[in-house]
Amino acid sequence: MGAPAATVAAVVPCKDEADRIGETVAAVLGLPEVGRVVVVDDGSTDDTATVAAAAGAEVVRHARNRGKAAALETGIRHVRELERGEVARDPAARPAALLFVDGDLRSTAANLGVLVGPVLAGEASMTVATLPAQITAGGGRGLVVGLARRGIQRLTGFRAVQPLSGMRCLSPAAVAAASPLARGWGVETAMTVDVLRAGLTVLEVPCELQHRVSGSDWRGQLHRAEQYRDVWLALVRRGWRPWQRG
Ligand SMILES: O=c1ccn([C@@H]2O[C@H](COP(=O)(O)OP(=O)(O)O[C@H]3O[C@H](CO)[C@@H](O)[C@H](O)[C@H]3O)[C@@H](O)[C@H]2O)c(=O)[nH]1
Ligand SMILES: O=C(O)[C@H](O)COP(=O)(O)O
Repeated sequence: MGAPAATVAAVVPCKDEADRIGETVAAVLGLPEVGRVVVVDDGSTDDTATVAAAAGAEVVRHARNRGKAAALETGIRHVRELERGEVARDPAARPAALLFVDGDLRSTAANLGVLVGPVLAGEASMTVATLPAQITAGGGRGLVVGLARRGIQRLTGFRAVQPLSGMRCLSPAAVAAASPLARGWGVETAMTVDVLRAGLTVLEVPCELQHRVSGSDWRGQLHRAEQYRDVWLALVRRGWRPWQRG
């Protein structure tokens, strides 16, 4: 059997990832199922865009920083516009599954193929990578992760192991169910709730990925506070009342 047709478009939101994005793009482009890699440079102040383009990505830029969720929205829109042109030329062309990839995975992004198989086979509408223990020290105390887990379970019954994981493969139906995306860092939590509520299947898949771990200095704690706020807002907007018991 030959290599599977390239039916997946990868969207990589990036802010100041010049040191990592080249390797990440090369690794994703090496996946046989991936036909296109769109890097959304979210107002970087370094050479992220130049490095990503040199590695073979199509690059879309935000003139100013708008956050990861807005970068994902821009990437999805870009892919869909390109697809409209392709369908006009070849009516048999169909919308691709999307693979969301953080820019900081470097060569470990080559392991993302395990997310794609179940979606292309129709076994899941959305797969989510679960990461092993990270080599780099750091990480928080589980407050944001715990909030997201509780909220998702309360709203849908689904027990997410790593609810914040951004590495995800979505079928076109899952993309439609998740759209419009929630703002800021609530995007993954909201996506899981919205896809499940549409009656679609979500599957967490272990994946050998290493990423840049947020530290425990003030910068890391500020980042976690923003994550907590955004996850909380996403859940409350979907009907969860964390202050009510039962
Ligand atoms: O304003 C921003 C900030 C970050 N990013 C990119 O978003 C991705 C994830 O950001 P990162 O700083 O690595 O966030 P983490 O805290 O490590 O993220 C964890 O938690 C987030 C949800 O809170 C998820 O989006 C991530 O996938 C998950 O790894 C990276 O490619 C960034 O370059 C943007 O595009 N715009
Ligand atoms: O470092 C992390 O894992 C995320 O920033 C989430 O923080 P948490 O550990 O407080 O849930």
